[in-house]
Amino acid sequence: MTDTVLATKGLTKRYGNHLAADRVELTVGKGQIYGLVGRNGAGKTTIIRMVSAQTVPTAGEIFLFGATGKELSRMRARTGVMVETPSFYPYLTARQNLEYYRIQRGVPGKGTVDQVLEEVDLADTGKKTFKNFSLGMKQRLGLALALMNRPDFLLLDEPINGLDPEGIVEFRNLLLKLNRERQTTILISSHILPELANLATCYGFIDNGVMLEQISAQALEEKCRACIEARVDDPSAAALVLEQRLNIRDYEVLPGNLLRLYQELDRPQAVAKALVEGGVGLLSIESRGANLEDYFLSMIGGVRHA
Ligand SMILES: Nc1ncnc2c1ncn2[C@@H]1O[C@H](COP(=O)(O)OP(=O)(O)OP(=O)(O)O)[C@@H](O)[C@H]1O
Repeated sequence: MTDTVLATKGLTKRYGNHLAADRVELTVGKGQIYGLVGRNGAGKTTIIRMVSAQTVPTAGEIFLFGATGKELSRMRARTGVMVETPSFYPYLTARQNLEYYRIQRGVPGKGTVDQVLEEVDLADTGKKTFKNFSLGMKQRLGLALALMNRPDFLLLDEPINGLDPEGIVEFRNLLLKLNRERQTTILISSHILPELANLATCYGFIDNGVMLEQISAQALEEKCRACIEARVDDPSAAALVLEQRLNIRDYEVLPGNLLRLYQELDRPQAVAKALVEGGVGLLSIESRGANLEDYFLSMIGGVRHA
């Protein structure tokens, strides 16, 4: 038994001269909702396709539920995958479309379709045909298809891309429910980091095929907390001044003489005044809002245009 659902070692995919995935190491633990984040073209789909055997890696290893090599295909039966919206028949209903795939894939049990439709809140769509579905409904039908074999591990490639805010919330709640009630481990990719907020328990940031960082949601939240950042000549003296004059206790000292304060967020002037009056050399001070997207952009070196 293993608590690691997916691990990749040196996973690489080369298209001609281009490395779509470059020695990617990622680890998804049991019960996690893993947010794979990267801009368009970063390599997210390529990774998901390699894990789900839709494309062959150039190099590297994939471990699913602890198994690798020849054992992998057996473990892939425990996964459900959604890469782009699957092709459904426009003139068939949700039920008819899923029944078609159920028979095609040899999934036993007629009740399966009703069960997954229920799970994705599409049980009441009756005679409505796929062509009249909203994008949110289409994505949920895609999710239903991925759920048909009762997977322990779901891999979803940009499933909330293009959904309206309401659709995003609906989809997010579905995933949270699956994770909570069925203990389904989920890997979900997105190019918009805040889309995964309140959902992912862990993040992997990818750019140009390279895994830049894996970080827990909690650690990321800590890093992205709203704060006042003050650059000073003497951080220890500055901290003492702030403790004594403003009773500030929640702060941290970072390299580069940087002080980060998590109190008095709406009073940066009072902080500046206290520092100056306390004899601290204040080089700069600014308020920083909580912003996940800024964190990601700072990691990949700002916005670049393809
Ligand atoms: N079949 C292919 N042949 C050649 N190049 C490819 C192929 N598939 C992907 N690529 C290239 O590999 C890189 C990574 O693509 P990939 O689709 O994995 O990125 P992504 O992060 O999923 O982005 P998107 O959200 O736009 O799909 C891109 O530069 C893409 O052009």
